[in-house]
Amino acid sequence: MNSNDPSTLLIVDDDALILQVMKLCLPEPDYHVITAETAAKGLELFAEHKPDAVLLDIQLPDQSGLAALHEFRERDRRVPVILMTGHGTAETAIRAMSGGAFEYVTKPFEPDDILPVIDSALETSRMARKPAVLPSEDRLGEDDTKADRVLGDCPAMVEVFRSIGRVASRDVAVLILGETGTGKEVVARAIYQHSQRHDQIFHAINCAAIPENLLESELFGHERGAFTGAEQRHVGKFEVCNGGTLFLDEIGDMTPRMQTKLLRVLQEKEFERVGGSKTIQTDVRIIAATNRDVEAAISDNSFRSDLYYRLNEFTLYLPPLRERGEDIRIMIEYFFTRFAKSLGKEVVSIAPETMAAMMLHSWPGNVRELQGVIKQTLLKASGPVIVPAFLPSGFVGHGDDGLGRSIGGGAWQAGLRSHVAWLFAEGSHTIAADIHDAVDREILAEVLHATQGNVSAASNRLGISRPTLRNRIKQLDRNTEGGKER
Ligand SMILES: Nc1ncnc2c1ncn2[C@@H]1O[C@H](COP(=O)(O)OP(=O)(O)OP(=O)(O)O)[C@@H](O)[C@H]1O
Repeated sequence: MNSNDPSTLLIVDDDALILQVMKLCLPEPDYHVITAETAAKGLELFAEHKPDAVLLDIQLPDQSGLAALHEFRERDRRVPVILMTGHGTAETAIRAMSGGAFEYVTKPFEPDDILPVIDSALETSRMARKPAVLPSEDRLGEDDTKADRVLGDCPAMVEVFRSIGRVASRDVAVLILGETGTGKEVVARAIYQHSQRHDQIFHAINCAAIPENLLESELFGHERGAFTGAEQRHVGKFEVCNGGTLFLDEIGDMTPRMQTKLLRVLQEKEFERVGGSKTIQTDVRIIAATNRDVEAAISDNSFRSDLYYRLNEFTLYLPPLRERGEDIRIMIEYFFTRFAKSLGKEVVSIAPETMAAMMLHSWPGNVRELQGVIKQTLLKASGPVIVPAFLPSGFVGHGDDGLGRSIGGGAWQAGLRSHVAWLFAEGSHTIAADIHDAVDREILAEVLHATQGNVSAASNRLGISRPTLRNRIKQLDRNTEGGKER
């Protein structure tokens, strides 16, 4: 959790001891806890503080917790509400789950039981409510700690932003493909936030992080006694998110059995809880993401092609950072400025050698890796200029960049690679010729300058004949005049 951005939690309970203990368990600066002893006061604080999540007792002096849940949800459905119940009221709380409660916990509970539920609710709230701001949105004044600015100017990213604009308001499933850290989650949030369902519930689930049986229960719920340990009915995400959006991350890791169940709910909009016979209707928009090569997974039969086609009503591909040309430079400058501010560091400039080393890196962890490297660099930095020595150890001059090229090869190689990446991102089909022309222009200009424009001396120093030099100069001029400045 980011200490610069505390999460506000509203706790509504008439038990002063619970309020006190929860305050102790949720310390500043990560959490900001506000408390109310009645539903009426809770609703007042809700309007005033716009909390990130609510912890609500089901038995309050002035109103039933369920009625209060309904009122909180009327005010903002995106704020997760966790219900606290006594043993006698657990059944009511379970029913409230299909009315949109995030989760319920039974009293008495240990901090270790409730803290993960609170953190998960706060994470859900962040994803639903923290704006993912696209370049086309004129919200430059927005506080960058309160929003995630999605940067990108290269053709592939411009196409991604156009696609988000086209697909967000259409109620179709979206599949987001891209290597780890390329921005799949932030793009999923942008789609949800620009969709017609933006004021409805949004939940996310990481399909790779949970074993199959638990995932099944998480998504579809289970009946009491469905399996050993199923002491209570559990309401799954497909039920809780009715009318809203579900982000299924790492969908490529789902087992074949889960894929079959998911396909059915996508096709028929209905399912049964595990161990249940009642068919439940649901209307959930799915946004799915994976860093796997899905087509390869289909070929080796580890991913169902019919599920792929169903999810693939619209596909967005996020290119790896190393293919985004000058966007890398823009992101480096942006994150240095942004993180320097939050870390209280003064950064005036990034030394060209530092920029070159960073442009040269292949960023296998993409934007997330870039952010990590910048934070580490800032922590190490002293003084306003970021020199290569501040980069994390192992970053410059060690190993290779994953493509067999040594890191720290020098500024000119970095510049060259950045130019190649840019031409690639621009969609050029004459990269080799463009680069050769650009390099020859520099060489000829430099040598002719050094020989005061004497073609004989220059050709002599270049190791080529005079006619070859003249022809090459003419050719470069033609390429420039023909609008092919390269
Ligand atoms: N184009 C972008 N501009 C600015 N920040 C970005 C961009 N893309 C991603 N980020 C930031 O990079 C970080 C990682 O992005 P995100 O979590 O969306 O990646 P991911 O593809 O979902 O990763 P994983 O596959 O590991 O789940 C986030 O902090 C996100 O806000």
